[in-house]
Amino acid sequence: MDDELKEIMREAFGDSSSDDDCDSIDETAKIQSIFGESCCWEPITGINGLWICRDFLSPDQQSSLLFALEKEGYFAETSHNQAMRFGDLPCWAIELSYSIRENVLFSGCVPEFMDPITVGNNEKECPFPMDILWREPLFNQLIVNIYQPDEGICAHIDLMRFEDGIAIVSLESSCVMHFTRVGYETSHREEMNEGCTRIPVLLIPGSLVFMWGEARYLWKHQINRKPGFQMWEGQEIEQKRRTSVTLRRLCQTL
Ligand SMILES: O=C(O)CCC(=O)C(=O)O
Ligand SMILES: [Fe+2]
Repeated sequence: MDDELKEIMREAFGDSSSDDDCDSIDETAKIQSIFGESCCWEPITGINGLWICRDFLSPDQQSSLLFALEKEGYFAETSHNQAMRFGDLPCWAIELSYSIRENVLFSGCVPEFMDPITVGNNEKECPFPMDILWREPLFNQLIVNIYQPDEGICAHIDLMRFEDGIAIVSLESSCVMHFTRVGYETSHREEMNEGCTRIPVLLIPGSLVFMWGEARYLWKHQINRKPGFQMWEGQEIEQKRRTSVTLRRLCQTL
């Protein structure tokens, strides 16, 4: 790794072995400090500000994260489908959010670390705008959503009480999330086209989606897991339990 980048990482995160405020950090959290080794970010064509890192977490890392969620008791009852935390996030979520930043920095698409000729002035080529990437804390709110087969989430834009820049980590079942441009929704499925107003995105386990700008404010996202709706490349995707971790930052009140 480039020395300059190493130094910046050290300043930002401290020495990786001793930088944690979590005194009671356990084995699970230690394993999770290796989160986020993959750096391949792809923009979703047609939606400005929507990016995906398909292999953000390896299978082992996904298991470690699921283990941490299990230890929180989130899977104790099948009727329990959502858990929310604000402010001081648990160690595993702090590790996860640091590794998102780390991952973007190592991705080679951060303008500060790129050849100026390649960068131009186009920040849209970067998965995160710099002001979001370097804000502190990067995230201070999390939701864990646990969906049983057939359960999904209605079309919505995340509440305005959250700042721009929302990350979603997917675990367990793959699913298709649909993005619909605000103002172009229709209640009739037949009228929906897969053109520029309704775009499907495949979320595989271990993937990380990041939405900001237009993707966050001008597009609704939804997951319909009723039979017949989870289609990808002509095949219906089998739906089992799906868990997601959404990381956001609350707007600061005046
Ligand atoms: O489960 C997901 O992938 C999305 C969750 C979501 O959109 C939300 O909690 O606002
Ligand atoms: Fe959402």
